[in-house]
Amino acid sequence: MNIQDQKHLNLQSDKSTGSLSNQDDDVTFIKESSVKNLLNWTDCVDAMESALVAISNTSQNSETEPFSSQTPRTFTFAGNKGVLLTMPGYASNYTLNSVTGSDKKHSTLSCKLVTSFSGNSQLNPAIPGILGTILLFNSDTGKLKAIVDGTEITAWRTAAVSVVATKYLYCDLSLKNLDGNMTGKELAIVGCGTQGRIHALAMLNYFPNVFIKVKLWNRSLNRAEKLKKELNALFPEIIIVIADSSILCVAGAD
Ligand SMILES: NC(=O)C1=CN([C@@H]2O[C@H](COP(=O)(O)OP(=O)(O)OC[C@H]3O[C@@H](n4cnc5c(N)ncnc54)[C@H](O)[C@@H]3O)[C@@H](O)[C@H]2O)C=CC1
Ligand SMILES: O=C(O)C1=NCCCC1
Repeated sequence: MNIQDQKHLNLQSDKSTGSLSNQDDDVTFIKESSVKNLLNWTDCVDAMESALVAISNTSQNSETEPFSSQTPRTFTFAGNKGVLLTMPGYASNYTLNSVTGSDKKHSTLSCKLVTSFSGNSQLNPAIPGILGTILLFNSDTGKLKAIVDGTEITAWRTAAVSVVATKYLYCDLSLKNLDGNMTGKELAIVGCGTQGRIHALAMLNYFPNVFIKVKLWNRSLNRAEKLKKELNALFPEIIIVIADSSILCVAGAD
């Protein structure tokens, strides 16, 4: 949203949160840089775990138990350039243990709008091919509460779901039991685009002291080199190597 749009909506800047709020009808806009500041892996993985519990609950007792309603996403094709996806969803009675503890129950009514335009990588400067915007509604009244930049959230939430899957299907341990049981592991990242990068960051941040080595492979070398440099700076204690092929990348990895 540019400055003109913000003025048009009568949005006012809140310097403490970086968010913009419309005092008349209380719609908050959270821009990408603020989203980046707010995200952390513990809360994000916790939220995904709660969402998966709500989705998996078959009792359908929406009054007291975790409950979800999710209609299939729609696809609107923008010629042959790209696609607009709509992703509505509702989840209720879920907890966010790391944020508000296990007693407080939350409900969320939301619709994510995602565009996927593969040509964006050729722009100068390039922008992500997948861009997201999230509309959050008051789940008691249906009134729009917030518009949140969803590009970073989309990237994080996808990797966070992989972390939840890894935690239960691979580790088969609660996080508390990880220490001492899981060390010396090798992580393989095949493809170093947006998702490859964020999966590496998610795994290394969420499972500290577990990995001693990360093997990267990407079709073009420069993207693997860029991620190697970033990971070296963030995790100097971990050995980061670039594999010569996707097969060599996954060989021997955990
Ligand atoms: N970016 C996001 O937030 C999300 C992405 N996804 C999905 O994840 C997948 C990857 O998306 P992004 O990481 O955003 O894309 P990206 O464009 O950032 O990365 C694509 C990766 O695929 C590799 N690649 C493309 N064609 C290849 C080929 N023929 N052979 C070998 N490697 C090839 C590229 O080298 C690059 O590493 C897509 O299917 C996307 O729909 C799903 C959810 C969220
Ligand atoms: O958010 C999602 O889920 C997405 N799925 C595939 C395309 C990118 C976003």
